[in-house]
Amino acid sequence: MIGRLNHVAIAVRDIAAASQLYRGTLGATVSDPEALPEHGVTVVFITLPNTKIELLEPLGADSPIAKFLEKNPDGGMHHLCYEVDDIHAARDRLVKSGARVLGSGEPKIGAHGKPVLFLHPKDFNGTLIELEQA
Ligand SMILES: CC[C@H](C(=O)O)C(=O)SCCNC(=O)CCNC(=O)[C@H](O)C(C)(C)COP(=O)(O)OP(=O)(O)OC[C@H]1O[C@@H](n2cnc3c(N)ncnc32)[C@H](O)[C@@H]1OP(=O)(O)O
Ligand SMILES: [Co+2]
Repeated sequence: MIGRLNHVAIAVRDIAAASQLYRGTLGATVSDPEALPEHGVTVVFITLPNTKIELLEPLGADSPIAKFLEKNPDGGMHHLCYEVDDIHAARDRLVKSGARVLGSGEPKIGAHGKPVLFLHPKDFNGTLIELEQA
């Protein structure tokens, strides 16, 4: 079911500083920041030869990553995103297996304009999983 690793997400307090770290110190190609108010984050993507790094900064009062940053003040690895061929079939299989699909259970459009879902970290070895329609 899960396919390519689409991205590894890192929550950061200051996305401009983190972008400069990747662009300057690590010599990476970093996209411009994109505000995603419907997801409560501002994101940039760092394109690597085999996957992407997503930097996330809280946006708005009830950002889903605010509590994560309270617990991890320096930032940290936030989630992994796997691609799936059919996100509804994946959702149905996961619900049937007893895994918790976060939010309404209906995919929302993510940063790449594709439907995404999130799975509870407590069901997946303490790791927040995002699924994105390939
Ligand atoms: C979609 C746009 C973009 C894209 O790529 O396209 C994005 O990726 S946007 C990413 C931001 N959006 C989300 O993260 C949505 C899904 N997240 C959530 O629904 C919540 O953050 C949730 C449910 C994972 C955690 O909710 P909350 O922080 O309010 O609850 P707690 O702090 O009580 O956490 C419960 C429990 O889970 C542990 N936790 C929380 N976040 C993570 C994490 N990222 N990785 C691992 N574990 C996590 C937290 O420590 C608590 O554990 P406990 O042992 O009870 O302390
Ligand atoms: Co993501």
